[in-house]
Amino acid sequence: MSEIMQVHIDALGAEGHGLARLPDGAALFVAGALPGEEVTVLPTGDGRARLEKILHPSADRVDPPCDLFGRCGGCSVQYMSLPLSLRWKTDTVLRALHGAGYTDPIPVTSWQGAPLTRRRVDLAFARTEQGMVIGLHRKRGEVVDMTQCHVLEPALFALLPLLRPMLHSLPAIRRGGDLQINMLDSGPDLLLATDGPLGPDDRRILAQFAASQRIPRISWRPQGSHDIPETAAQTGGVWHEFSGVRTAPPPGAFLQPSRAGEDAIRCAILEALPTKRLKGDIIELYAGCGTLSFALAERGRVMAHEGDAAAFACLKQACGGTRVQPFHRDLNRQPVMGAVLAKAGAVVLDPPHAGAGAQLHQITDGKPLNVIYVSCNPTALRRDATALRQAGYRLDRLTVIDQFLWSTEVESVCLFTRPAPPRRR
Ligand SMILES: C[S@@+](CC[C@H](N)C(=O)[O-])C[C@H]1O[C@@H](n2cnc3c(N)ncnc32)[C@H](O)[C@@H]1O
Repeated sequence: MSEIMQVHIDALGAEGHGLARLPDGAALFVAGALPGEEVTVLPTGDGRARLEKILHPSADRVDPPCDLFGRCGGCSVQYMSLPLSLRWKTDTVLRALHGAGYTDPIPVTSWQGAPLTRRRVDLAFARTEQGMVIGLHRKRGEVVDMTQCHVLEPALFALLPLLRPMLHSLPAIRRGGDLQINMLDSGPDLLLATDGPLGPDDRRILAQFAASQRIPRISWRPQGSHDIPETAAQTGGVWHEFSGVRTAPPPGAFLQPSRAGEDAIRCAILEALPTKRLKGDIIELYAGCGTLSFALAERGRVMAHEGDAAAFACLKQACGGTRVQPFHRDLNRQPVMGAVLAKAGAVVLDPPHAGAGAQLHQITDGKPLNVIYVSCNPTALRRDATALRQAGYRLDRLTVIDQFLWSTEVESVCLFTRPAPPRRR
C-alpha cells in the first residue's frame, strides 16, 4: 500500500502536472503542484500521485480567480501565474521540436492573451428542478452552472442569464442540449441543438428572443446530429470581417478563440513570410472561412484550400475581387500534390488537431522553399516536424501563442525553410 511521501517538484509535464523525480529516477506526476515546490503526496499508481499538502509554495502560485475553478470543467491551471503558464507552454512546444530533432537555438517569440477575451464557446445545458443550468461539457456529463467566468468576453457571458429562462421555456428541450455561441462582427451567432424536435412554439420563442436581444441568427439541429443546421430565427445579416474582407460564416463556424489571438497568429505568419517578392503563389491549406487568407493575399496570390463544405462556401463567397482563389478539397483523401507545392512561393498550413497527415507527405515530396506551419497540438507538431526535418528543412523561427488561458492548449507558428537548390549554369 502507498504511503504519503515528501517530494520536490522539478518541472511541469504537458498536462500541467508537477513532475517529481523519485530516488530511483522514476517520474511522478502531481496534479496541482508547481516547479520549485516541496509537497507531500499520496502515490495513486501509474506514475501519478495526489497532492496532499504544499510545504513550500512557489512564487508562481496564485489564488484561482474563479470560484468555479476545479468544478466547471474549464480552466485546469488557474493556480499557476500567467507568466509561468506562458513559459511552460513555450517549453512544451520547444520540447516537441527538440523531439523532432530541432535542437539548435532559434528565435522564439511568445504571446499571451488576456482574461475576458474569448469570443466563442461550446456549452451544454440541462433542465433541472431549479431551472435551466448552462455550463461547459464535462467528462462525467453533469453540467455545472456557469455563474461566473474569467475567460469569456463580458458580452458573451452577459447572454447566459438571458438564455436560462428562454431555454427553460422551450418545449423542444426535454432534458438538455448544446449551444455554440460565436461573437461575430454582426453580433452573437447561436447554434442550438436540442433533444426534442423544434415545434412552432419553439420557433416563436426563439424569434422573440432574437428580436429582443438583437441576435441576428439562431440556428438549430437535433442534438448529436451533424446535419446542416436550419435557421430557427433571423433578425438581420450575419457577417464577420477578416482583414477588412466581409464574410458570412456558417452556423458554428470555426473561429480562433479570441480576436487578439487571431491577430497574433496572422502577424506571426506575415512576419515569417519572406520579405522579398515571392517567386510563386502562396498555397494555403486548411483555410477555414478565410481567417488568414485575406491577410496572406496582401503578399501574393493565394490558393486557399478547405475541406468543410460550409466553411468553403463562406470563403468562396468572400473571394470576389481579392487575390484569393478558393478550392474545396479534402486534404486527407486528395492532398495537394508535391509537384504543385514545389512551385509555391510559400505553403501555409493550419491543420486540425490531428496534424497534416497525408498532406504532409506531399509537402516533403514537393519540398517548397518556405513552409509556415500553424499548430494547435504539440504532439502532432512533433510528428510533422520530424518529417520536415528528415526532408531537409531547417527550423528558422517560432512563435508560441497562448490564447486558451489557464488551459493546457497551446498554439504555435513555425517557419521551416529549405536551402534553395544551386542555380544551373
Ligand atoms: C485549425 S482550423 C483552421 C482554419 C483557419 N485557418 C482559421 O484560422 O480559422 C482547421 C481547418 O481545417 C479544416 N479541415 C479539417 N480537416 C480537413 C481535411 N481533411 N481537408 C481539408 N480541410 C480540413 C477544418 O474544416 C478547419 O477549417
